[in-house]
Order: sequence, then C-alpha cells, then structure tokens
Amino acid sequence: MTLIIAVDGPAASGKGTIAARLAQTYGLPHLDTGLLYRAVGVKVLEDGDSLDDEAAATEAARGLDASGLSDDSRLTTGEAGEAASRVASFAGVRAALLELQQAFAAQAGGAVLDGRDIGTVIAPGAQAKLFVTATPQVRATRRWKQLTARGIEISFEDMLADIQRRDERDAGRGSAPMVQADDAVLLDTTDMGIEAAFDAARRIVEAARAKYGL
Ligand SMILES: Nc1ncnc2c1ncn2[C@@H]1O[C@H](COP(=O)(O)OP(=O)(O)O)[C@@H](O)[C@H]1O
Ligand SMILES: Nc1ccn([C@@H]2O[C@H](COP(=O)(O)OP(=O)(O)O)[C@@H](O)[C@H]2O)c(=O)n1
Repeated sequence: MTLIIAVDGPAASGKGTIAARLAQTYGLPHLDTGLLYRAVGVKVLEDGDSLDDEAAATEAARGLDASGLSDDSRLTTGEAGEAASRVASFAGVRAALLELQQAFAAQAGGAVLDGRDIGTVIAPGAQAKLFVTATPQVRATRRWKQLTARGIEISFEDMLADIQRRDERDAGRGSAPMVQADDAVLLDTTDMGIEAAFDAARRIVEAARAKYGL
C-alpha cells in the first residue's frame, strides 16, 4: 500500500504550505490542484470568453497543459482565484480535470494533493486526509500579506469579501462542493503559526502511517 495524503480546505487556510512540506518530509510528489482551475479560469479570460460559459471553460480544461503551472505568476492573482472558483462550479470542467488528478494520486510511491475535493472525490481512498481551516479574518489576513508582499494592491476589506464570496461559492456548488470528508481530520490553524500547523499535520499523517503500517 502506498501513502496518499489528501489536504483540503478553504482559501488561504495554509493547505498548500502544509501539503508542500508534507511532500518534502515524506519524499512524495505534490500537486496543487487549485492551479489547474486557476489555469482554466485565466485561459477563459484571456480568450475573451465569459466565466459563465461552461462550454468555453470545459474546452479550456480539456486542452490544459498542466506542466509549468507553479511558475506562472498570472495564476496567483486574486482575479485568477475568483475566475478559478467560477469555472470550478461547472461539472464539465471538473470532469475534464478528473483523470489527470486521479492518475497523479495513483502513481506508484504515493502522492500529496491539495484542493477542495481531494478526500471526497479525487482520492476517497487516501490513507491520510486533512481538512485545514482557519477563520475568514485570519485567512484574509494571510492572503492579504501574501499578495501585498508581491506588490498586488488590495484593501483588507475587499480581501475578506473575496474570501467569503469564494467560500460560499465553493461550499455551495452542486458539483464536488468543498466539504470535509467523513474520515478527514480537521486542522484549525487559526491560532497556529506555520511551524505549529505543520507539526500538527505531521502528527495526523504519522497516525495514518501507523494505522496502515506504512
Ligand atoms: N499557519 C500559518 N500561519 C501564518 N501564515 C500562514 C500559515 N499557513 C500559511 N500561511 C501563509 O498564508 C499564505 C497562504 O498560505 P497557502 O498555503 O498558500 O494557503 P492555501 O493553499 O490554503 O490557499 C501564505 O503566504 C503562507 O505563507
Ligand atoms: N480541488 C480543487 C481545487 C481548487 N478548486 C477551485 O479553485 C479555486 C482556487 O483554488 P486554490 O486552491 O488555488 O485557491 P486558494 O485556496 O489557494 O486561494 C477554489 O476557490 C475552488 O473553487 C476546486 O474547485 N477544487
């Protein structure tokens, strides 16, 4: 049996940071699945199509080249996050991205994936499942600091409103909504720094490894 680690949670909860560090710790490949939806959203915008156009978004998802996404600075903006969340509600987009993600999860040796539906849809059999969260205020503060450090200007109030709107859309959509899997462990990082959050995440994974003898 291999170790698949599923890390889900809302925007700026720290799931990507935790997933990357877990991957490093256990020597596993890591896929930030949010980048796939961000790339689809940005492609729709760049093609001049509407974010309400499911056919255009599905076509963009089918034609997606998933290589090099983590180096693409166009994908880290607030607009890209918003566009991602809009196209991510389309069943056609999710279906087009399913196989790629499931193949990544199933590769020999195991994998770490982070997103919204990893523990519920992409890898329901994952040995370790974390649902990472924090209050909207704390998450907005983290994302605001991250974006302003990159020279992106946004007010804190707008940031908080963006995060809350995205939370609602992601949790409320019909297709693979953001929800904690029944067997996921909740990790609330509201009062934790990065080190404490990572330590807590590692303990959750260690418990799963012990359970499965991995
Ligand atoms: N526990 C934490 N405490 C403070 N800042 C954090 C914590 N976890 C992550 N961050 C910072 O918050 C920002 C968002 O984290 P990230 O891992 O990208 O979140 P997500 O993948 O959930 O959107 C990053 O700048 C990251 O360094
Ligand atoms: N597995 C996933 C990952 C992301 N997404 C969507 O893509 C958007 C961007 O995801 P992300 O993980 O890059 O966003 P952040 O949490 O980093 O802000 C989310 O708001 C979701 O709508 C999804 O639907 N399913």
